Amino acid sequence: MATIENESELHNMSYLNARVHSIIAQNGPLGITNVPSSSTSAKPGDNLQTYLRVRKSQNCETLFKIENDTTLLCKLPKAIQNNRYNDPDNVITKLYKFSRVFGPEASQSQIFIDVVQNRMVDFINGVNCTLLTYGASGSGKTFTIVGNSNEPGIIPRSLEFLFRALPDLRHLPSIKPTPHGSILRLSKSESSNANSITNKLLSELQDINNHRVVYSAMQKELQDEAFPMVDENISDIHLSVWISFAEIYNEYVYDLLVPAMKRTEVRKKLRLVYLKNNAYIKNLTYVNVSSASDAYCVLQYGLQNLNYASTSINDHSSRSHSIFTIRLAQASNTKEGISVSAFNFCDLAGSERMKKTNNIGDRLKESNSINTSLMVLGRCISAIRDTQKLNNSHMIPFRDSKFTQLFQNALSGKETIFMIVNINPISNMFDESMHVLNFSAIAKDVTVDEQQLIERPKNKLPNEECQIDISVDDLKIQYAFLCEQIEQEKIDYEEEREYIIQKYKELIQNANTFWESKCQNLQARIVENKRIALDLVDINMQKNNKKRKKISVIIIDSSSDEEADMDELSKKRVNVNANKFKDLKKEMYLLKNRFEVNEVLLQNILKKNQSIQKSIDQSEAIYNDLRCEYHEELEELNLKILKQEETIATLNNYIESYNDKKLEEAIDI
Ligand SMILES: Nc1ncnc2c1ncn2[C@@H]1O[C@H](COP(=O)(O)OP(=O)(O)OP(=O)(O)O)[C@@H](O)[C@H]1O
Repeated sequence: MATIENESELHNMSYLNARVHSIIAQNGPLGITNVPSSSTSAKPGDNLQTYLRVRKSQNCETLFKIENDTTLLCKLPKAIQNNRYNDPDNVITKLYKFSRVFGPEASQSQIFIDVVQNRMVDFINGVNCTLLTYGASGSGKTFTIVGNSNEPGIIPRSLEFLFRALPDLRHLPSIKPTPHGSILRLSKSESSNANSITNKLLSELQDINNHRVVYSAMQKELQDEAFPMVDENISDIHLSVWISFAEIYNEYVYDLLVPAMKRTEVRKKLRLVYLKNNAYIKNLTYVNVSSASDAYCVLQYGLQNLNYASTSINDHSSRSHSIFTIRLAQASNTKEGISVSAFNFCDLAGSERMKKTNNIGDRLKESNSINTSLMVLGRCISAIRDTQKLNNSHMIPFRDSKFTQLFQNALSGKETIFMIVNINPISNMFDESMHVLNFSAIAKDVTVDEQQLIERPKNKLPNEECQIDISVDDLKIQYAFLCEQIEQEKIDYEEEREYIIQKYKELIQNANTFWESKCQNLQARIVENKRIALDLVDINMQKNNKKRKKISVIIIDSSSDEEADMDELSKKRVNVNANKFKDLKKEMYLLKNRFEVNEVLLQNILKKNQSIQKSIDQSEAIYNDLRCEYHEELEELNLKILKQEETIATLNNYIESYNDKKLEEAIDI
């Protein structure tokens, strides 16, 4: 059972999934009932309900046809058949089944009502929910989940739904969710601190007034829609709503609710930590919100940060996952128990593969890159499907990616999870759409009918001892899926390796050029300084010699001074010598100055030399770190390839032994 915590260290911890379902809410105070709609909440046994949304486009009918509310029919175009199967008359159709198929005419409101609304009710009643949107870049994932100012998507509608259902929260929060899925009672100063964090964040949002106008326009539009209300009699219940917004890019986790970085700064990476076997994002910001409009502005703040990141790195947005989470904390003064629930809205990275050079016709584009964590997600989902059959959960590679680590509970069916798959039905996105549909087929265990291509055998695998209930057809699909994954991974890793090596070479080259030119400069300056120093010594020696001569001249002159009968010539000589002495004195003074200046210069050069040496040492340390970092990554990648190859070998063995057995049976007959 959940508890109320006071540990101050919990302030540093953040998490995405509340793990403890509502206690109070399930007992009644916030208990609200579902709103009538065609959507159903998850039933026990429904692990991953999958919905399909087909984007608006022309020519949709030629490749895809919506057969009915739950079925999509795909027609493989002739060009593919010719290339792949060498049989122009072969007509291939595939049927994909979903919990619901939404055609291009489906509105944002319909999607929300039919897919999300009743799950929001479950969430208010204390249930954790996770929504994934999956699809190629441009297929409409962000449109579905966020929408735009004219057609608000799922998140703004969910926020409006939530705040309409809850009582007025426009006061300081008294409780805060903790990473354990329990609740922290806030002191007065902690409450007002939470409030000032929200105000500061909102004050940094660009165009906040526009966002507020957009939101109130949406509120007006939604005012006629049905909303549930929590029971009136909840005066002793403390409620608070908190928002977090995280991004996973290149397997690093970032907080989108921190002030925007300057272009040159590196974003702070957050760590995943484990608590009671659940992964959480440490130090992720939770922003307290007391109105739907504020929550919408917090969403915009995160999107502003996401947009900034996406302009600094090519193709960033379609290769990163964003996770917007609403948390609802409930605690009662009188009744026992608390409730913390989280609703995660995950906009997954674009699933498309990049075009490869060995292009066999337009439709046979091969991939050369796919987001690693999407691959791991696919692997986890297919492993979950298989292990449910084998009743063995040790093989699911949740820890292979940050996303699957975070959503392990939801993915393994312990929490409500559902997915909206988006496709853009235009012909030049055909390969991407098929890839997405095949992925969702594994996710939902969809019936895939490959007419005229593979006759589905009724036989089971021959290994009766293991009680494996996998058909050869399943194995073949799995085998093909794995082959494709291995190919993609190999290409991906090869590309990444090339890229790293290239960058590494560039780094070394640049460092060499830089330090070579620095050394040359230094050497030239040292030679110049030596020359100046020698000149100075030379000049000094000459001056000392002259001085000595002069003194002797003066001594001679003064001795002659004692003689009264000094002749005119001697006088002239004395004058000339006196002038010479003056000149020499002047010259000596100048040389002394020059010597001093040069000495300062020399000291400066020595100092610079020291700081350059320090920079060289630092660069060498960075260079060594980089070498170690990449070395580990490469090792890891190689290990992964090896693992995949082992799986393929095992599958091959299965198929071979199956074929052998069949052959033996045939011979016996
Ligand atoms: N059902 C739809 N109706 C109208 N416009 C749509 C629809 N789906 C997508 N769009 C428009 O298509 C464009 C691309 O959609 P969106 O940005 O949502 O794709 P995405 O899948 O999120 O892409 P990425 O992965 O690159 O972020 C946007 O301009 C969006 O407004």
